[in-house]
Amino acid sequence: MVRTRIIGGVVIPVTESGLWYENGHVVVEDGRIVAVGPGEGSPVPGEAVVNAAGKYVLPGFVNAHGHAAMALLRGYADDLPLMDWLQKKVWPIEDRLTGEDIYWGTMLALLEMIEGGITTFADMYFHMDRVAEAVAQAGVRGVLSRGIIGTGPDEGRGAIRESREFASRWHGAEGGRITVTLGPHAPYTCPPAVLRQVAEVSAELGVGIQIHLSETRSEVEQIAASHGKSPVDVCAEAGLFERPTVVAHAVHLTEADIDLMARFDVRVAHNPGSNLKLGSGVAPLPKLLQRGVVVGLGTDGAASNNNLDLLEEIRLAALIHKGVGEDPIAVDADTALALGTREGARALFLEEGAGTLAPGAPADLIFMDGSGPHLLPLYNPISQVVYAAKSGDVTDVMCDGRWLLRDRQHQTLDRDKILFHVSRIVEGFTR
Ligand SMILES: N[C@@H](CCSC[C@H]1O[C@@H](n2cnc3c(=O)[nH]cnc32)[C@H](O)[C@@H]1O)C(=O)O
Ligand SMILES: [Zn+2]
Repeated sequence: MVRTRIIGGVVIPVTESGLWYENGHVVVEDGRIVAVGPGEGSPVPGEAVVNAAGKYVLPGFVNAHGHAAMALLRGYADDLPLMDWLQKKVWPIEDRLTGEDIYWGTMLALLEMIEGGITTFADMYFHMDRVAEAVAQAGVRGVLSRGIIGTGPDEGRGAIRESREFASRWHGAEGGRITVTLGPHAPYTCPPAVLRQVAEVSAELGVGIQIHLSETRSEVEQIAASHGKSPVDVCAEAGLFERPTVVAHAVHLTEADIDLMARFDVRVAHNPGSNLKLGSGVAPLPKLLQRGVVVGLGTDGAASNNNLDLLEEIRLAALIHKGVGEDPIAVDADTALALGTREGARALFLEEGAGTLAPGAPADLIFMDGSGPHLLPLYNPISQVVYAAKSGDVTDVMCDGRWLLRDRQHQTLDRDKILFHVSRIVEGFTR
């Protein structure tokens, strides 16, 4: 039995709106949370005790959309619209990335994500066996997909075959920390026949789907011109939404699109930072939430963000919808924190309770140092985390009951070695 009692911290369970314990406890046993509440609870002889005095204790952040290895391309191509950014800059250099590059790029992203309190991330990229290896070593939870682009001469056949093989090797691996999904890139890169095939393979393998959808106005116009309908309709008609699907972006939606997504329980990864930087627009988050659509938050890749800081996305989600909607309660602090944790876990179809501190939930949690001047005085820790904290306040990270970061020190990754390999790899890139 490995049992740890965390005491003395400000505990934010994110199980219900507004709940926190000024001095609470969280007990973890065999990778699960077994008790949460005020005070110290009922200590049992033999358990390890961790004092979290001066810290906030909350669920780990969930990064519901991204391309981890794109950390290698951080700052490589800025200030361009999506289609130019992809076609002129990103895709040409991605063509040259090897499995080794992607392994170390993913490791760089994992260093950053763990330091910022992310315990679960979604990924859509290639050389995914190397990504899964990195995830296995780092100890985080990964929802991983081989990106499928169906416009080339082989119409995505190679990527679909690789996705099948990848799923057979890694779905449910590492005690369930790794789940595999299918990753059709977008309706403008996957014709309906490819989307239909993805839906079939998803049913056959019993895995979910992640896709970029309705990200830019130009995508919507392009699909209207070629298909006479919306990108959401294209996916629906291909049968994608009969399967568990999370769509990234969902910026340009009609009322009918939102109705359809709500009806099919399509989940959304909202990426406010990436959408702002690529000038894609602002997703109708308040409307999606009102309609009961499950929404999580994502960073997208570090080439369009340019960091992997989920706390920043939480704050952006809370702020931009107030500004754009001229409504100071459009997305409140409670909601924003839930989007970055519990709702992100739901958006990725993780098990019930994931992304919260509740008995039975996976033990994915973080500590944040609450003693900095920017966090004082303390009236409400939820407000503090969302509106005032910095991701650098994260001191400790646990995933699946295992410490990944203690006192800001990596427990599973060799920081210097990763940084060395990254600098060696990018020396070969043209600027
Ligand atoms: N090019 C790969 C597969 C694509 S993986 C996922 C793709 O999504 C791209 N990507 C990253 N961010 C975005 C976004 O916001 N919208 C659309 N595509 C994106 C990313 O550059 C990558 O090419 C192959 O060898 O088959
Ligand atoms: Zn993306």
